Amino acid sequence: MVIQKVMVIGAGQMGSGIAQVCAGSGFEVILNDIKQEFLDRGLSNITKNLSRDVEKGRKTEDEKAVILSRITQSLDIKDAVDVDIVIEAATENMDIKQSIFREIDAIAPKDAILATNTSSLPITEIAAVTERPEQVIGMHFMNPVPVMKLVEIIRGLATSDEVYKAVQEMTVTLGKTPVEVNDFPGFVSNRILMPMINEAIYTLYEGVATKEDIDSVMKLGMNHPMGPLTLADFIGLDTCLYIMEILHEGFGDSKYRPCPLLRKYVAAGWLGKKSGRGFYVYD
Ligand SMILES: CC(=O)CC(=O)SCCNC(=O)CCNC(=O)[C@H](O)C(C)(C)COP(=O)(O)OP(=O)(O)OC[C@H]1O[C@@H](n2cnc3c(N)ncnc32)[C@H](O)[C@@H]1OP(=O)(O)O
Ligand SMILES: NC(=O)C1=CN([C@@H]2O[C@H](COP(=O)(O)OP(=O)(O)OC[C@H]3O[C@@H](n4cnc5c(N)ncnc54)[C@H](OP(=O)(O)O)[C@@H]3O)[C@@H](O)[C@H]2O)C=CC1
Repeated sequence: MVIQKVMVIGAGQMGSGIAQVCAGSGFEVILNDIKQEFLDRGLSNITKNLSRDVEKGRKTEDEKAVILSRITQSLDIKDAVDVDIVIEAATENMDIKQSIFREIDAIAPKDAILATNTSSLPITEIAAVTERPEQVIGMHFMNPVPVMKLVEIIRGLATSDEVYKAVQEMTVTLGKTPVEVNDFPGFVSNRILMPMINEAIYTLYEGVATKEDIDSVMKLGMNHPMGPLTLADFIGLDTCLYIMEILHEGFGDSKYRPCPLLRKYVAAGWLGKKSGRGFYVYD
């Protein structure tokens, strides 16, 4: 299985990062979203990151130009007609993902791999809406994609060994470290990380300490690079809430109930850094 051409669906913070690392490793990339403004924002993030690499002497202007030239913008999912792999990084919502997979299954070449960057949704359930469940797999990058080394690779019930191997090899080509994980709610990363973040939100909700002090405890006391409330803002509070709901529903255990304060912030449109306000306010 040779992978050369990739379609990334969703040009948000994850999709743009995935497009950047794929293009940076020599893959031809089609970056797809539903609105031009999201593509513009994604491309502008990629350009900003590459310019920083040039400023820091890690890349030349020519290398930056070559990487950018490997990325084509797309507003039409039919552009997946000749790709080798699709990496879906749209909003964390099962209806949205299943509708994308249904559509892409009818368009992408029969031997193409359909991967999802979902942070918590069952791969098997996404695969079930396609005619090729053996070619559907989870490829879970971490945020910020250009920096973080891990990719969790999640096998659905039907994922073939050949597809797993191809995705594992691609991950290594991207300069990342693959870790194999079974298809359980939240996989490994978010099953452990998200309850900690949710507990930090409860700690704020119950008035135990201020947001700054909660973050300081985890930064200075546990050497985390970011406090949990800052990290929640960075991930996106909508994504955190979706993940907690998946854990709650998937395990049927009340210990995963999302904090009411998290629900309230999402309902208010306070989605974190990407919307300008979450636990903190951003310029
Ligand atoms: C929700 C899920 O499903 C799974 C997830 O992804 S959970 C989230 C996982 N991610 C984390 O936990 C991130 C925790 N935070 C960190 O590791 C760090 O704070 C951080 C890497 C984001 C920033 O690091 P920092 O030292 O505080 O800031 P800064 O000095 O600006 O950046 C460090 C480096 O990262 C780079 N960087 C920071 N943000 C970046 C971004 N968004 N895109 C690309 N590069 C970035 C900077 O260029 C810098 O690189 P150099 O040192 O080589 O110049
Ligand atoms: N944030 C994080 O730290 C991490 C997130 N993930 C996962 O990555 C995925 C994306 O998250 P993230 O990048 O943070 O989210 P964002 O909200 O930044 O980006 C999602 C993008 O997908 C677009 N989109 C929605 N529906 C479609 C569609 N039908 N076709 C094409 N594009 C669509 C959205 O447009 P619009 O704004 O109009 O809805 C938006 O531009 C989620 O599954 C998330 O769980 C994985 C690892 C870490």
